[in-house]
Amino acid sequence: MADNIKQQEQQHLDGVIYKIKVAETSLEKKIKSTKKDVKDIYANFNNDVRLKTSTYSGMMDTAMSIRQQQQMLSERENRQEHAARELGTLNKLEGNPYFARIDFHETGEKRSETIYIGMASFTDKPDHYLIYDWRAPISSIYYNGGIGDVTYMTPDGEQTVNVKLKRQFQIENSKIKTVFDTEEVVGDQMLLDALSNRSDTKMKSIVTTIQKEQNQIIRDTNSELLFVQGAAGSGKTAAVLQRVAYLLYQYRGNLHSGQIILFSPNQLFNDYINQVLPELGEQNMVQMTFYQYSSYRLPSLKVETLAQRFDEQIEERAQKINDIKGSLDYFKAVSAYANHLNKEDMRFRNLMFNGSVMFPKEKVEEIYYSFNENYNLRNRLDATKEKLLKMLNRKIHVEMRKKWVEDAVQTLSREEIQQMHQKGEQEEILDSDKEFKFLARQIVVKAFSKLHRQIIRNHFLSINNQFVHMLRSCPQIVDLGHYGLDETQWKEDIKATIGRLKQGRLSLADASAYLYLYDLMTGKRGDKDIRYLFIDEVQDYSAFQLAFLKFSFPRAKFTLLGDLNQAIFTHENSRKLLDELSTMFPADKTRVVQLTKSYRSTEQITNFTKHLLTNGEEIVPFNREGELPHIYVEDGVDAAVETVKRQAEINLNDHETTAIIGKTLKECEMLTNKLAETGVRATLIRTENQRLVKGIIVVPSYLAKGLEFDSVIMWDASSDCYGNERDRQLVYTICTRAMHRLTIIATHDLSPLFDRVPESEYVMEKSTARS
Ligand SMILES: Nc1ncnc2c1ncn2[C@@H]1O[C@H](COP(=O)(O)OP(=O)(O)OP(=O)(O)O)[C@@H](O)[C@H]1O
Repeated sequence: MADNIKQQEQQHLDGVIYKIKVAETSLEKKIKSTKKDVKDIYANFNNDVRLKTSTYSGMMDTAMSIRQQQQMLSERENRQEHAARELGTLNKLEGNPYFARIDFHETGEKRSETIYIGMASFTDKPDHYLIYDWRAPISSIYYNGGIGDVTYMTPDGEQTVNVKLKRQFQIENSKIKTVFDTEEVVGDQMLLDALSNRSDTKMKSIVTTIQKEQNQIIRDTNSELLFVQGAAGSGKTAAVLQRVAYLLYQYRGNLHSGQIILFSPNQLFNDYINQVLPELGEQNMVQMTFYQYSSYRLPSLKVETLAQRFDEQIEERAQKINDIKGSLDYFKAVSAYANHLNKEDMRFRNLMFNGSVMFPKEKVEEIYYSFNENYNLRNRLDATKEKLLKMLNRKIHVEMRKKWVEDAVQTLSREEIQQMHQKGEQEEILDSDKEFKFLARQIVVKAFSKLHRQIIRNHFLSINNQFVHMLRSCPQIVDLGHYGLDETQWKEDIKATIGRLKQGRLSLADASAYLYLYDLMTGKRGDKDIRYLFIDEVQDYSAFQLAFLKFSFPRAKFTLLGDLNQAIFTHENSRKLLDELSTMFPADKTRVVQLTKSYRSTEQITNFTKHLLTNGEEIVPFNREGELPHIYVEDGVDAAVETVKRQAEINLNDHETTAIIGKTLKECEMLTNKLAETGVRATLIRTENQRLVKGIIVVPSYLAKGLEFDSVIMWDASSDCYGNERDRQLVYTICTRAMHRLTIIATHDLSPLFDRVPESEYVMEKSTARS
C-alpha cells in the first residue's frame, strides 16, 4: 500500500481520535457535574423536603416532595450511568477506533459515500457518523461482498449499493500498523493473521474477520429455528456469540441479556467463552449445561453427571435404552400418557398429620376425578388443591377439641400467649372459654401449616410412582422392537431406575422425561420470558431433550449449532436429529445453514482429521500452513510416557499451550501421575468446574468439547482404547481441538480408526524405527 495512502488514513484517524477525545472530555465534565448534583441533592435533602406530618394534607405534601427529590436523584443517577457507559465505549474506541473503510455509491445519489466501521458507533453531531457500529445495517456490506454490487438488509427491506473501495486496517494504540485494500469479502490476509495467533484460555471476538456465511447466522432475525451444521472449527461458537451481541443491539430496549439462554456442553466451555460479549461491550447471556438445568429443576434428586454419562456409553444395551429414551416417539408417549391421566391412573399419596393419615390417597383421587371431563390436568389439580385446603380448614374445629391441643394450651408460657395475641392481632380476651378457643385455634393452625404447605406444593401427587407407572405403560405406547429391545430388557431397566430413585438419583435420560411428566401433571406452561435459546454441540442432545426444551421455553427462537461428525454421546443417531427437529418447527420458519470451512486448524491438521470420518459432512481446510501431524507407536506405557514428556517440552519451548487429551478420567489420572514421576508438571482437569490454565493440561475427552489448544497430544491412541467403530467421532473430536500441532501417541498397536488416513497426511514414528 502506497505510503501516501497510509499517511492520509493516519491523518483521518488522528482527526477521528481528536474528536473522540473532545467527546470524552465533555462526557467527563458531564459526569463530574452530575456527581456534584447528586451530592447536592443528598446534602439538601433535609432542607428541600418539607416535613409536615400533623395533618393529612401536610403528609401528602411531604410525600410529594420526597417523591420529587427521589425522581430528581434517579434521573441524575441514570444520566451519570449512561454517560459513564458512553465514556467506557469511547475509551475503548480511542486506541482502535475502526477496522474497515468502505466507499460505495447508492443508486440515485450524486456522490459516493465513505464509511468507517468499528466496534461501536461514534457521532460528533446528530446523525453525523464518524464510525458505524459493526452491527448497523450498512456495516453488512463489509461482510457480505467484495467490490461491485452488494446487497444488504435494512429495516425497509433489501438495498443494493455499488462498492468502490474496501479497505482494512490494523490499528494499535492509535497508530495504523497496516492498511490493505481488498477485493474480497474479508481479506484472507487479515483472517490468516487472526488465525495464526496463539490460543488463549479465553475465546476472543471475531468482529473484524466475520465471514459471509457466518454473517448470515449472526444477522438472522426471521427463523424460529436456525440450525447450523458446521465442521469442527468452522466458527459456530464464535458466530453465535457475535449473534447474541447483534440481537442485543438490534432489539435494544426490548431485549436484554437475561432473556437469552445458551446451553453449552460443559462448565469449562462456559468459562472459556465468557469474555467475548463483555469484549463486545455487552453483558453475558444466561449460560448453563443441560445437566445444570435439570439439577436446578430437580433439587432433591441427583442427576447423572457428564463423566458418569460418558462411562455408561460403553455398554451397548444402555445405549439402546438411551436411544429410545431420547426419541421423539418417547416424547410423544409421555405426552399421550399424561393426557390419559385426565381420566384415570393419576397416582396419589396420603397426606399425613401427626403420624396418621389425614387425607387418604383414595379420597384425594376421588376429589381429583370428581371434576368433569372439560377440566385439564392444570385446573383439575388447582381445583383439587382448593378443595383440600377447604377441607383442611374445616378440620381445624375438630382438631381443636383434641386432647393434645388442650395439653398444648395448658403448657403455654406467658410470652408464648402474648406472642399469639400479637400475631392473631387480637387483644387478650377476658372470657376464658373464648381465650381457650383462640389459643387452641392458633395452635392447630400452626400445626396444620406444614400440611397446608404440602397441599400448595402438590405433595399429594406421587411423581416417583407416577414415573415408574409411566415406564411400565410404555411398551403399550412405544414399539420397543423398533429400538432392538424386548419387554424383559425394558423391565430390567425399570428395575434399575427404581433402584436409582430409591437412592435419590436419576440418569440424564430419565431426568428429562421425569421433568416433562411432572410439568404436564402440574400444568406448567414453561418460561415465557426467554426469547432466544441457543444450544451449542446440539448433536449430543436427544430429540427428546430438544422437544422438552421447546416445551419449556415456548416463546424462544431456537439457534442450534452442531457438528454431526462430533456426536460423542448420540453417535449415528444424531443424523436423525435434523429430520426429527424439522417436525417441531414450522417449515417456512426453519433455516439450515452449513459451514464447511474449518478455521481452527492448519491445513495439514484439517486434511488429516477429515480422513478420520466415514461419510462425514463436508470439510474444507483454511489455507494456513503447518507441520504434518505425528503419530508415535511405542512399546508399552513407559516408552509412550517418555514420548509425551519429550513432545510436551518441545511444545512448551515453542510457547504453545498443550492439551494432552485422554479418553477417560482414569487414564488421564494415570498419565498425570506418570508424568509427575518423570518431573513434568501438568494440570489435570478432573471436573468441568475447574478453570483452564496455561502450560500443559491433561483433560478427558468429554471435557475437551468446544475447546481449542495450540498443541494437542492424543493419549493412548492404541487399538484397545479406541477399537470400536463407535469411537470414530470421539477420535475426530479430540484431534480437531489442535490449532497448530497434533501429536498422536499409542502405547502399542495403533487404533484401526486411523487406517483410512493416507500416509502422506502424517509422519509415522515407530518406536523401533527410532531406537
Ligand atoms: N471469521 C473468523 N475470524 C477469525 N477467527 C475465526 C473466524 N471464524 C472462526 N474463527 C476461529 O476459529 C476457531 C474455531 O471457532 P469455533 O470454536 O467457533 O468453532 P466451532 O465450529 O464451534 O468448533 P467445534 O465444533 O470444533 O467446537 C476459533 O479460534 C475462532 O476464533
